Amino acid sequence: MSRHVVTLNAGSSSIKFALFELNGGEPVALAIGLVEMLADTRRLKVSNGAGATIHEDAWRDVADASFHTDALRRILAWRSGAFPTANVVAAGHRVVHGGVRYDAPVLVTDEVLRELEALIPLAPLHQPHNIAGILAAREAWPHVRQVACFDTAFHRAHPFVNDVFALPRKFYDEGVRRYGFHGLSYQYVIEKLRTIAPLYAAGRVVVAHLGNGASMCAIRDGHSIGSSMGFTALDGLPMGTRCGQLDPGVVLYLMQEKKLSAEAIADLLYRESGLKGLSGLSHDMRVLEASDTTEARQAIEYFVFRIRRELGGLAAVLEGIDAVVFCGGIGEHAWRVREGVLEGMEWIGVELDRSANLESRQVISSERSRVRVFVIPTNEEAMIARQTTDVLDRESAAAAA
Ligand SMILES: Nc1ncnc2c1ncn2[C@@H]1O[C@H](COP(=O)(O)OP(=O)(O)O)[C@@H](O)[C@H]1O
Ligand SMILES: CC(=O)OP(=O)(O)O
Ligand SMILES: [Mg+2]
Repeated sequence: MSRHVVTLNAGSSSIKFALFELNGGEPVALAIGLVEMLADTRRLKVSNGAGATIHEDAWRDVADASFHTDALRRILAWRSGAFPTANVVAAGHRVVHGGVRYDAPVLVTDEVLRELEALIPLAPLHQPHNIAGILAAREAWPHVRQVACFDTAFHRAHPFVNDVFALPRKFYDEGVRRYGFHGLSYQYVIEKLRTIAPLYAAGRVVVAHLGNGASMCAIRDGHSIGSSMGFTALDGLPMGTRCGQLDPGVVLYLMQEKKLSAEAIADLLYRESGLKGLSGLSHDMRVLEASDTTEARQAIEYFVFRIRRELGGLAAVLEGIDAVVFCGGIGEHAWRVREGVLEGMEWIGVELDRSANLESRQVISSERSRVRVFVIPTNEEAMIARQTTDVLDRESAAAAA
């Protein structure tokens, strides 16, 4: 009898999910779906493994706060209806924060859940939804194993200087560290690069994961050695609604002079800043690119400017670069953003092939470019399925021993 794994990836403004069949080799995707939170509607779309749409639905009247629970209910109902005989043996979950302890995927136990709940304040946009997904899957399938796959795990071997803030030492010891996120995406992308261009994958690579959340990572010989995100998923690049790098003095000013509460500041930095705050229009790059307001243009300019700064910084950390990879919704599709980032970057060894970039081809650098630039669609679902299968295999091996 074949076995199946469901993956759940609850992001800040969307839930991605998939159903994989396990047959000994790489897990095979039977269905991949997305529930999106758009301005005044919610949309569910499911494709088969070949990319053809197999189900669509749209609805209104759901408050933002109940988006994730409502979406999960619909996903689980759709799965039971569309694949009633699937033999689901595990659910794999993207969990954004694994703290100091989790440097590899784990089977979820009550103790693990308690530890993940304690990390909610460090990732308020994600961790509660990740945990809600685990609880919903547990309820739907009480006998199915739940596996947590961490965004932070890929970065846990950072050298000390990329793991620390210059605060009194005791804060580092109690876990105030530069964790880095989007690790499932980085691991998927670097493994994909290994199949496309192994020599580059073994070299010095900067990956820009530009989605609704955005970060960049310096990877040497397949290992993360630095990332733009820090203690929380607020640091580094500006994002859809998050501020990115900020002088901590601004937070003090907001508290002391503007008398904002901690909750109001959290709301401002996580939900009202970034592209949305700067443009006054939207968190969505597609909307900003279609707009002709000065504010929308300046929001994109600032986004591009910070990516360029980070690229220079991470290249210095790596002592030079061999490849740059773009991924995430913006990285994969927004050619204007990529062009803005790579314009005038010949000094770092990048020469863009404009027409390849316009078509979002796999390689967008010119033949002459010393640094090769790739566009690689990320697939966090495939990485979750792979890690979940690894945990199941580890469990069976341990049980057999
Ligand atoms: N064709 C496109 N052109 C420009 N931006 C795009 C395009 N498609 C998606 N995006 C942008 O990608 C972002 C969402 O990225 P994604 O990785 O799907 O997000 P999430 O972090 O929620 O998983 C949004 O800002 C969206 O506007
Ligand atoms: C960590 C993070 O920012 O995730 P997302 O891109 O899903 O918002
Ligand atoms: Mg994302």
